Amino acid sequence: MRVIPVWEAEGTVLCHDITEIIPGKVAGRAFKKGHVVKKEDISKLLKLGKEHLYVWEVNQNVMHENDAAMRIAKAVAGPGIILTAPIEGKVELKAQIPGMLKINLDALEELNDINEVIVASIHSHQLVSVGEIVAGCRVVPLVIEANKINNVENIGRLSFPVMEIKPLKPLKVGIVTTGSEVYHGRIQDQFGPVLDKKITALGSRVLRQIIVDDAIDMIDNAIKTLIQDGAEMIITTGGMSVDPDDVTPAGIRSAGGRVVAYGAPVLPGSMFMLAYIGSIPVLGLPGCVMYRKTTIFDLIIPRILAGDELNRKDIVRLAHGGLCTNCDPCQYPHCAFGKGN
Ligand SMILES: Nc1nc2c(c(=O)[nH]1)N[C@H]1C(S)=C(S)[C@@H](COP(=O)(O)OP(=O)(O)OC[C@H]3O[C@@H](n4cnc5c(N)ncnc54)[C@H](O)[C@@H]3O)O[C@H]1N2
Ligand code: MOO
Repeated sequence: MRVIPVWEAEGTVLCHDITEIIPGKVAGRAFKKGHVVKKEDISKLLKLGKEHLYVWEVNQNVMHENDAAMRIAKAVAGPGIILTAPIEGKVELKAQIPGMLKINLDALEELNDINEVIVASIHSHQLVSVGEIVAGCRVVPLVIEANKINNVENIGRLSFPVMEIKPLKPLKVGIVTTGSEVYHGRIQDQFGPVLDKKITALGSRVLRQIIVDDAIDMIDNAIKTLIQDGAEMIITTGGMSVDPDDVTPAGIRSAGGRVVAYGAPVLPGSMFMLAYIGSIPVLGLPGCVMYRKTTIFDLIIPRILAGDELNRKDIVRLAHGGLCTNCDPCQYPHCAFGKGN
């Protein structure tokens, strides 16, 4: 910051707002902090009594906040994200397509660890619609050293994309519903309709549902049949917990499921299983998914449809934010459930 005569101010950046007061007419900001002084501003500044100004010098070592915010935003934005024009030093990132927001959290932390660089986002793995704001970028002061922005750009390059919107693939889903009570017609299946509604809402479709007894070989056969029929994802329902009749995990293993996790730190949904047969995800859903509005299923399904291949660590990380507090009325997704990573 330095003081210069106003006659030499063209192209310099004001360090603070400049106020104009004309009694009975105007009392407010005539020039905004950060304004780049134009030739025609000089006479107005003189009329406001400003023969000298505090200005920032913008050169190759120092960058104005609007330019800095734009360069940060460009470094962070990946596929499916568009940028807004800078307003008061802030550039926003918006979803260009519907899908799931995916953020590289390590890179986000690294960026924000650069002093005076700000990138604030909504949570990763959220479903977003077109035009939804997913992040905002700015710098703390009016100007920032250019080398800090260069560092941001390096991180952006190395961790590309720091943020992206992944479209949801339309998958053909095969359902295996287990339970002697349903198989023998003692009660009517209520799991199928719940899943059908949720799967359809996300742009996928139920290929076929097979209802089987609590028998490992029947579950195994049903899974294989559905895969032969072209299922790109398998969901099994029920039989996931502790009774002697709860054999679904064994059925998934028997069908060749490579188990990523049996048990997840999410309530409701702790008796969940995730496995893969080749690249086909196999989800074992416990009974709670049928009657609770929001469960582990709602946290996992966007990621599967967005093409994430989940590992054990992804499941373990669900613990933070994994407790549904069963609010009345339910506010999900506008709550802490599933927001830990
Ligand atoms: N001692 C323990 N008990 C329970 C545990 C536990 O860890 N220790 N886990 C609990 C959790 S968590 C859940 S969730 C439930 C349910 O787990 P399951 O997946 O084994 O569910 P089922 O036993 O198969 O069924 C429970 C209930 O839901 C009815 N059901 C199941 N499928 C259907 C269907 N397709 N249509 C209609 N109704 C269905 C079933 O008849 C049972 O009434 O276990 C807790 N218990
Ligand atoms: O975890 Mo059950 O699978 O919570 O209700």
